[in-house]
Amino acid sequence: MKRKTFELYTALMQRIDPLGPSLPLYDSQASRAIEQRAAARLPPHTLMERAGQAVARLARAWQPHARAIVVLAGSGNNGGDGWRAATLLQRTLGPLGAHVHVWSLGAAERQPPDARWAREAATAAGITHGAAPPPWPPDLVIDALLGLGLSRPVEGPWARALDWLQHCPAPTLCVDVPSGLDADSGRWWAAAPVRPRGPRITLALLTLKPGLFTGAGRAACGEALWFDDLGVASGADDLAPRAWTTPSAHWPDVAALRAAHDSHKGARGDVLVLGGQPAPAGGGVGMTGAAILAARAALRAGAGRVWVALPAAASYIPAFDAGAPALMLRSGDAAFADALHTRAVVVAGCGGGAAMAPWLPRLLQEAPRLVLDADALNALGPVAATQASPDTIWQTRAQRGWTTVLTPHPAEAARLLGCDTAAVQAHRLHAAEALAQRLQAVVALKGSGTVVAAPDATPYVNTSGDGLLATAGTGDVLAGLIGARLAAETDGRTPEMEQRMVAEAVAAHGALAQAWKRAWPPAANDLIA
Ligand SMILES: NC(=O)C1=CN([C@@H]2O[C@H](COP(=O)(O)OP(=O)(O)OC[C@H]3O[C@@H](n4cnc5c(N)ncnc54)[C@H](O)[C@@H]3O)[C@@H](O)[C@H]2O)[C@@H](O)CC1
Repeated sequence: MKRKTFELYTALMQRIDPLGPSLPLYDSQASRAIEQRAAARLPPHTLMERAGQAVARLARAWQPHARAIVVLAGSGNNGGDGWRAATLLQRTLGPLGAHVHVWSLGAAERQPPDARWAREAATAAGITHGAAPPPWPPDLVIDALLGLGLSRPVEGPWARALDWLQHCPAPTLCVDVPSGLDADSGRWWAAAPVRPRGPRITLALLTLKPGLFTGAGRAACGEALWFDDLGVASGADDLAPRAWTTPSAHWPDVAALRAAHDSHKGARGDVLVLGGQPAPAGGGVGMTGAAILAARAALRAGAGRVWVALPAAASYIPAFDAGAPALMLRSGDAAFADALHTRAVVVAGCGGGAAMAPWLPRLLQEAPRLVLDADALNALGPVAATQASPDTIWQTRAQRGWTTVLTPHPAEAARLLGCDTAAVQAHRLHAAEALAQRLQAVVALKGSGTVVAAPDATPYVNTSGDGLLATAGTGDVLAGLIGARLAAETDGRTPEMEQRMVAEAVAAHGALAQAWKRAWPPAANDLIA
């Protein structure tokens, strides 16, 4: 399709840019409220007509040569959108030799009024339909099986249809929410693979939902996420978003650093990385590299001075890091003796192993700006067990206006919450919020669509990054970036600012992966080379 025609077809919709501005995300309850309000002031079926048109337009823009089209339509309004799109596609593409077939599931008599209207209009227009896929191979599939209404496991014929959908090699356009995905949480409700076999895009309607961006959401949506607000964007003014997507990655701001001609290294902020057990000969497990990665990342992101404190005797501390000679290496004991932890932003944990446990109580009591990662998180449980009232330390830190950031991956979050990893992944926003509330801290729950939560605040869900980040050491890089982001702001700050700063660092971390252009995948150090 010519570029101009593509732009014409998609003019009223927006392709979501993973590095774009922060957008509000509405859960199913708010989305339904917005829908009901809009429906009340518009002529009957207007929203479904607009939804069907949007789907048909994007289908034609994306796959202009498709002539064998299957629409999987469920029994709710998501299916209604599919029926409507089928009619509109048959009307415009039929004269060009196209055939549109609806594979319909669920009882027609239980359909909501809009969906019934769309189905009846389709059958009156002669659209073929049945309870099975057509015998011919499709060159375009429209998934309108389950949308906002899914909140239980997909079983029986629905599960078989979903399995077909996930294994189908044909390009697939998902309507509103990929079938199988929970719109609120990003949980995957089906046994079918989350990662579809063929090319796939998703068109969100009316609102963007949090589940599209976290957990299984990114993989389920496919290569691109499009959004059409159906002309009722203003309907949500008084409704609180469930979350926001992360702000665009405007940090590190190289131009601002250049413009600060009268600046000096002290003004850029200090970071102290505590971690990196030495090799077995030095009494550790050989994780020095983790601390080095975090420290290099902090330096790369603009921190003025970065120290690495290793849990080893002075004789085991490397003289310097040949890859980043600006790093200052010393023993943990020396760093504490200098009270560095009271002045710098402390990034603790990265490869620290069991050596973190003895340091942790002191850090919690004395370090005003603390990022706890990996082994520091693992050490929290044993440390808390030795305290009479484990929650007091978090309250005290908050009352002093001190900063605490935790960066757990799902298994670490599960350990801290006393549940299993599956429970965290099924409710990523809730899990991050619960941890933030309990520990009075900013929590970055890692994984696809990192959630950045803070006490009594609306969480951010990160949109940047991709599967390239699934390799050893990228978590250490993230911890270092968060440290540098917090260190860059030396003036007064609010909890909201801190949450936003962590979200910016998370967004910048994802942007590193997206900027990777070479044929071979990057190791963690390549991302900050
Ligand atoms: N009413 C309208 O005009 C509009 C509707 N919209 C569409 O409507 C959708 C929401 O519609 P609904 O609320 O009807 O929800 P859905 O169409 O997502 O699903 C509801 C139906 O699916 C069934 N169902 C749920 N979970 C199931 C499972 N695991 N196995 C089998 N069946 C299951 C329910 O019993 C119900 O019959 C949105 O996702 C969107 O696509 C939007 O286009 C906005 C406009």
